[in-house]
Amino acid sequence: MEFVLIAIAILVVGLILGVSLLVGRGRRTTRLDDDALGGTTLTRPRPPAPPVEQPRPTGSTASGLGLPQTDQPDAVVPETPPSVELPPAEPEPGLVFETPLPSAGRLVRLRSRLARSQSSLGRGLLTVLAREQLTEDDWEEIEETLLAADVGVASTTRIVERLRTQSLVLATASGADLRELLVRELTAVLGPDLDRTLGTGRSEGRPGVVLVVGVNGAGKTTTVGKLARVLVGDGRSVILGAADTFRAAAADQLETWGERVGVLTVRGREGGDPAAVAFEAVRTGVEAEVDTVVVDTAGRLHTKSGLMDELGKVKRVVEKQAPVTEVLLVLDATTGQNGVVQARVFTEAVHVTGVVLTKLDGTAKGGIVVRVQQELGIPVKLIGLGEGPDDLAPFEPRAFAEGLVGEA
Ligand SMILES: Nc1nc2c(ncn2[C@@H]2O[C@H](COP(=O)(O)OP(=O)(O)OP(=O)(O)O)[C@@H](O)[C@H]2O)c(=O)[nH]1
Repeated sequence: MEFVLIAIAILVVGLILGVSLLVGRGRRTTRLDDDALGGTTLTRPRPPAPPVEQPRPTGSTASGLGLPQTDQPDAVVPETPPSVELPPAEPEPGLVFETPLPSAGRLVRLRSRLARSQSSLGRGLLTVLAREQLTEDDWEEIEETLLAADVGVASTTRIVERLRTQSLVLATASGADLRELLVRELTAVLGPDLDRTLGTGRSEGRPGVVLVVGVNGAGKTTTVGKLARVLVGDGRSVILGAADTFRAAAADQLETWGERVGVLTVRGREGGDPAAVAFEAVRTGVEAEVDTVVVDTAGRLHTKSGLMDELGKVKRVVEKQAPVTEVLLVLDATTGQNGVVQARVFTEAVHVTGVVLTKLDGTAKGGIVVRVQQELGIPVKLIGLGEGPDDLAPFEPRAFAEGLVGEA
């Protein structure tokens, strides 16, 4: 009888251990829960099973990290480096990760999404240019069309001047010639020589760190999720940091993006210290030897000095682990001049290295790319052309100009 009871007890303990091990392996999120009283102690749940020597992850599937408890007021570098045991890279049984397409050629595929700009800008200009004798009124119409598409005064003047000097040739030009001429002029004002390389690669044995900043609602969190897919599609391993702790839903959103492509998300509690989450995300990325850590930051700050303090702190704290290699500012293309004014606040707070213009599918003002680059002096590196998961494309001036003008 005693023997039977012991056997049942062993069976029950074995079952509990087995189930908790499976749950632990399925986790793709690391939570940092501030201590309820102090508000500064970061803890993360230990894995239920004793640590076992595991191979390092390959690709983008670092998950379920079992880190020891850390004590980090203001996310200061811990004295003894934490040990990280990484579970195998494969998804739990039954879970299949999506494999996004690589980023190359995305803009060409998506350029028809610029339809609203095409109809007002491309079609408008081609129609006027095709007239036999261009009068002063016609030139004014061309100018107005460019200004209405948010191309900006300086670039509009340049384009009109160049088109005027070629107007004699245009008198006998075919539709295809006119289109090519327009595409060339638009490409020229889009800054074809600007360096749009994304600083996402590893350097000096540490991951590339991308901070994503911008006002809430601009499409920041969505962009971080889409960027993770771009990187995974290009064969990179990625970890996400949900440092927008103002809204728990933002972290949930990010987690879901990450889960779909097998990318780990490090998150904190709602209202927690964003710098601490960013620090943990980068530390985890360093430990896991991933290629890139992408950190979503909060934009909902009431004062400029508050924003500067917070972004400055996030950057400083992250750089205890690895240099920030790219700071992307997300701007909503549909907000026009307001967006540019908001952007200035961010550029004063942190050294922005690239702009992501979202929602270009929802505006007739595709020329905003020109204005943003000229007014901020920062290249547009990525553009959002829809709400779909793979609707984020590296910006290419020629393909974009072709999209604005439309098919011949
Ligand atoms: N049409 C279109 N919608 C987009 C694009 N990018 C983002 N959105 C939408 O914009 C809305 C806001 O996006 P979020 O990513 O939540 O914005 P956020 O800046 O992170 O704001 P919070 O989530 O409040 O922090 C969502 O409905 C997105 O689907 C885009 O390129 N095109």
